[in-house]
Amino acid sequence: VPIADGTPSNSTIRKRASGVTWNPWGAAYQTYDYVVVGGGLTGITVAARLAENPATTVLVIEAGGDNRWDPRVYDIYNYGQAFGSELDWQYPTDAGKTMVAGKTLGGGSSINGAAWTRGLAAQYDAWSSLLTPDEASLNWDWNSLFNYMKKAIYHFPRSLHCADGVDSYHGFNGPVQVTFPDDMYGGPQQKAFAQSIQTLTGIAKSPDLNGGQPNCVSFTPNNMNWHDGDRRSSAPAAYLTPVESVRTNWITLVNHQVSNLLWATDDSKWAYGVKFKQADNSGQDYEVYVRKEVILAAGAIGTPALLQRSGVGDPTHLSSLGINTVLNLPTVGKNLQEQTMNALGAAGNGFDPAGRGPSDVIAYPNLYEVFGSQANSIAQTIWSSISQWADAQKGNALSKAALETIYQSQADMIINKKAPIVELFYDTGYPDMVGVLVWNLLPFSRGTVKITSTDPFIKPQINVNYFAVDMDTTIQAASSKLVRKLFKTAPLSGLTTGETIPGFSAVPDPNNNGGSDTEWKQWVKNTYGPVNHPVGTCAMMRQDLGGVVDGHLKVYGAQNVRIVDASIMPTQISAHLSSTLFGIAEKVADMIKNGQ
Ligand SMILES: Cc1cc2nc3c(=O)[nH]c(=O)nc-3n(C[C@H](O)[C@H](O)[C@H](O)COP(=O)(O)OP(=O)(O)OC[C@H]3O[C@@H](n4cnc5c(N)ncnc54)[C@H](O)[C@@H]3O)c2cc1C
Repeated sequence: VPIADGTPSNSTIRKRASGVTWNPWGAAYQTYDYVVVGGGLTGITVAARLAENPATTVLVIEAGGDNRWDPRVYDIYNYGQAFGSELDWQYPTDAGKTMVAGKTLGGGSSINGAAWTRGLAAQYDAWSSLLTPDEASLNWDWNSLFNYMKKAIYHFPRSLHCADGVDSYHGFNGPVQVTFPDDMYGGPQQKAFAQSIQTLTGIAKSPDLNGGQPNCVSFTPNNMNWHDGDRRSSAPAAYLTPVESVRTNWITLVNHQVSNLLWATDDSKWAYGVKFKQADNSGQDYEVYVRKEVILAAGAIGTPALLQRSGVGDPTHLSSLGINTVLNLPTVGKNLQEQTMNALGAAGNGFDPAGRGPSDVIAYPNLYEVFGSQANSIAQTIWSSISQWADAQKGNALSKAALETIYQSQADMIINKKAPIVELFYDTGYPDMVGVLVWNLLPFSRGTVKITSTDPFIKPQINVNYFAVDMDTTIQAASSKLVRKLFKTAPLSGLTTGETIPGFSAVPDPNNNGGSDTEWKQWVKNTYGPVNHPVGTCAMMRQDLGGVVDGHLKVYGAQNVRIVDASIMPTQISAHLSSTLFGIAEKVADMIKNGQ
């Protein structure tokens, strides 16, 4: 539990704290091998693995507090209680939407929905193709990441209410606990959803979608700990709590926000430390120093903002704020890819859901299953529009040519590799008794994260550019319309008394064919929210595509700055993000340990 040295002095001769502390004097003005900025999902994971070597010293600085014992964090059965509170950054974005992001030890892993899914194998393999050919040996591909994703977890198989699992897709020695909930819904609704979506689209049912083929409907587990009353198995619960009293070489300073990297003045591009301050902006600035590396894990919004404040970004943007350019990397904060969600509901017929908490069945249809007979013409539209979309979106990327190459890869995934294009998340009780959350997984719209001030306490301007590419609206509208049909397909239809959201006055259906595409698009745009899965803002790609980090996740041009969070994912995947991010963090920790 918290161990601070408790000596509010700026003397350099102090006992170094370990564990979790809020006291800056336990860390300030000392030197660590690694300073990790952000104690979220990836930051805690990397820190824990580095600290396995007792000779290595690690400091994590986290802006949020240590709320591990707050039910808003550990109680997954009451998801969403942290939203809009002090545990949430509440990042404002364009279109008046607010993005949720964890501002607490564990970051997103402490407040998220705990759905445990992975993308299509080909989507991970494609990351390698966005690097230079000589980086192929770094194995940014499915096989390598699959092993690291397995390393992260301890899977407890349970055959409850049709839920299943394939043992070989999971690990049995890792710290993150993954299982189905004790109180998992045993009523008819989840099974009915799975059957109806198969009937409607022909999608396959899979016992477990975590093996690299998510194009199916499947029962999906949660990262929760069955040994511990089903409490959330967040990054800190898994990687920190069990070792915090013994790893005296690792300290996590909470309630403190990093404002800037400290660069050597000799043009060596060596970051010798970071500057930080209490997260409520009170008190003085502090510094801390690094012997080996600064590791950035402040998330897909926090990391590009920190880099820009530290002189890493587009020189025109930086100079407009009076910031000297240390590294000219114009795509820091660009290539933002965030998804959009709509919720559809139907009233229950009085069935007993027989359970509570998170829902556990998801369908991931591909283009052909969403669009049916129209699919080939949609595919044609995608291929023939790439150049035009890249031209329209080039301001949010390195260039038109770079974005075209990335779009080609994205289109190949969607059209040839049949990657799921939407998530249909069955949700008992939200937004009505029978609920389905719908989101376009692989948007073509690109956005930006840009600081507007050198003040670290002013949030960056986030421009997601929701639906800037109309294909994103087309996909979101078609999948919403599909859900309307799903509500009318047996056996799910037998459990409802009819659709309530959007309902037939909001989106009429006079010809009984589902309703007009134009009206669905309008409804989608009127009612969507962010999914809170931002990626891509410091992408791992070669520089001619607009990469910010190389295949070692090192910032181009810097000597000792690495990024390990969701900002490095060059593209979205057909999945929730956390299993993949645990895998990325495990992989990069090994790279660092191996001196790569
Ligand atoms: C509401 C919500 C629901 C989600 N649901 C799911 C789900 O069901 N399943 C799933 O797999 N994934 C889900 N995700 C996604 C997943 O949780 C995130 O993608 C993941 O947490 C991102 O990891 P990260 O390490 O990149 O960033 P984070 O986990 O967000 O960590 C970043 C950390 O850095 C800290 N920080 C930021 N700036 C600074 C600074 N300047 N100084 C110090 N600290 C700083 C933050 O406070 C935060 O703790 C969800 C996310 C959200 C927000």
